[in-house]
Amino acid sequence: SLEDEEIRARAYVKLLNDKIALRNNRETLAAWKYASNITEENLKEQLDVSKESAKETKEDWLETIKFNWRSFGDYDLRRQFEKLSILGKSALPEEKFLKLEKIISDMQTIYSTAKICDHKNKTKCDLVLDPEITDILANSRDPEELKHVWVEWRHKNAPAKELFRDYVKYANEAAVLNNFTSNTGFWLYDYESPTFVQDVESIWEQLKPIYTQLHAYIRTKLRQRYGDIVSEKGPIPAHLLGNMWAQSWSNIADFTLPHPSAKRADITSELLNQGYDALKMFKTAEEFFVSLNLKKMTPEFWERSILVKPNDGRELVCHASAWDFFDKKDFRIKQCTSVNFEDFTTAHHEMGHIQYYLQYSDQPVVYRQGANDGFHEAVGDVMSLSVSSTKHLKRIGLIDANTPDNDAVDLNALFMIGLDKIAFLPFGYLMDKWRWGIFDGNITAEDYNCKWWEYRTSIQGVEPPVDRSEDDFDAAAKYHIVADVPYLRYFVSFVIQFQFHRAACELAGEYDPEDPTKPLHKCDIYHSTKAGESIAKMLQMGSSRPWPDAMEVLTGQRKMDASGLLEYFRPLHKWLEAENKKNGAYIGWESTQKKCTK
Ligand SMILES: C=C(C[SeH])C(=O)N1CCC[C@H]1C(=O)O
Ligand SMILES: [Zn+2]
Repeated sequence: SLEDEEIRARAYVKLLNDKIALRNNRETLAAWKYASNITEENLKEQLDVSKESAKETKEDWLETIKFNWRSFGDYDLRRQFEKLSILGKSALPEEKFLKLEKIISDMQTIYSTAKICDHKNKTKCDLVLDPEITDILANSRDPEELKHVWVEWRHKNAPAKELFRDYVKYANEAAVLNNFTSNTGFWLYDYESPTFVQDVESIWEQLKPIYTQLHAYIRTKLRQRYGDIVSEKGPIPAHLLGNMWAQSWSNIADFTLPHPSAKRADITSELLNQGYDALKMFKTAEEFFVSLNLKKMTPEFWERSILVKPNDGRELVCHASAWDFFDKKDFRIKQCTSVNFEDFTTAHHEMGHIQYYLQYSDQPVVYRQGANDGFHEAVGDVMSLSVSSTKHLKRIGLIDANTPDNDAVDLNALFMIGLDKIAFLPFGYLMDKWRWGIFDGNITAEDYNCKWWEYRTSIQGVEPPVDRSEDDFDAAAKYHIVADVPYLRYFVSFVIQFQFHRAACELAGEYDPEDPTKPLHKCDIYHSTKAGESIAKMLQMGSSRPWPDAMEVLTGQRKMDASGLLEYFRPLHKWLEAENKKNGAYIGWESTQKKCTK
């Protein structure tokens, strides 16, 4: 009978989850070994383990789909079976599966080992992205040097184009074998909403006004600094924004602050002066989580994480990442940490992933995921929003407690966060809009690069420093494109993290919508175990319920919306509108003069 089958199914899924935990552990150990030491041998070992794992996963899947799980009465059992009936890449026949895995590893290796020559010292050709090239983009104010580094980095990553074409082909084939129309459907599946793309688009429409105001103001300041290489009404040249992908503009805060005379101490120099090293940055981050009565890191975390770039000459993937080894003890971060505020923030971001792993570690493996992928990216950033507040930086001594707290200082601080959070939004949106277009067949390989620049220009308002062509493949200059990592999760995170922050701040008594002395952007939830308790409850759910249920636990809301972000930046939005009006700044941008030839 169906009852008997459900009883059998419950025992089956318990065993299967434990089996999957062991398989995931083996796979993750092999993946870690390769990502932290790129050698032919480690690649071969990783591919062998993935092949074996895919074979077993497919065998288990054939058993799983025999159950009549759609008619089970028990919601939780049905949900587990539904998730377990999605096979993923393992649906591919073995040799195609291996080809796809190798293509993704090879693209990532090109990116992680790419080296360029220095602009000034042409014989110095060992510059890698992390830290040398990143530091030049952040600190150089020489447009010729910035252009050189921007162009050379893309030149070295263009060879990924041929691999990417095959990646698209195999990823789509795998998606179709999972009954999706293309990889787009597979990537959007866990958001559990047929209107998710429209919801994202309408949120972007609500956020466009504040972005165009910031964009107009920054273009004015860049024209003052660099002159006519920055047009008055056109897109902003992408190499001048302090970041290789123009996705975060906080590195050009020093000459764009609203109130330069009220400039605060540079946090990076404070970190260095106070003898911070990578370990101290991560210990400080841990202390923030523990202050909320959230979990501390495990002994294995401190023993096995890689928190500084190894100097033994090995090649490794330096892009920051957090790893769950599915044994409830072994959790790791791999980050080539520099002692600066950006990496201090990233340390919190990555530790947010570990916190989520810890909080849902008692869930069956099938639920050890974020409520949706945006939740996983938001946890650490919620902490960073408090840590970045002037109040908190004074509490931990990174800002001198005696420095005056006035409106100018306060607006500068809000502006700094805006250069990170507001600037990011169109980039977070267009990264997958471009890839969806490719997976769905609307963008063909002949148009990859010019379509990329069409979106970068029309949505983000940036343009390349030099003309481009279809011989270039500029999307591959970004880690997530070559590593098969979806990106919508970050757009979602940058929206919902403000909903989470607002709720946590209310619980902490740090924000009151009726009390103008407690604006959202001044909130610091440090030591609020009340906020921590609600955050923990949301995180413990993993993906055991649809994400609106999880969001409701912390915020009382069931919808993703822009109100938290707009509330947080309201004072900055007002100031930008007034400043742009005063400057007679052109709001928005006309089409680019730069060409992209087929
Ligand atoms: C820090 C990580 C690892 Se999940 C990251 O990739 N992030 C965090 C912010 C956006 C995105 C990026 O760097 O592009
Ligand atoms: Zn992340």
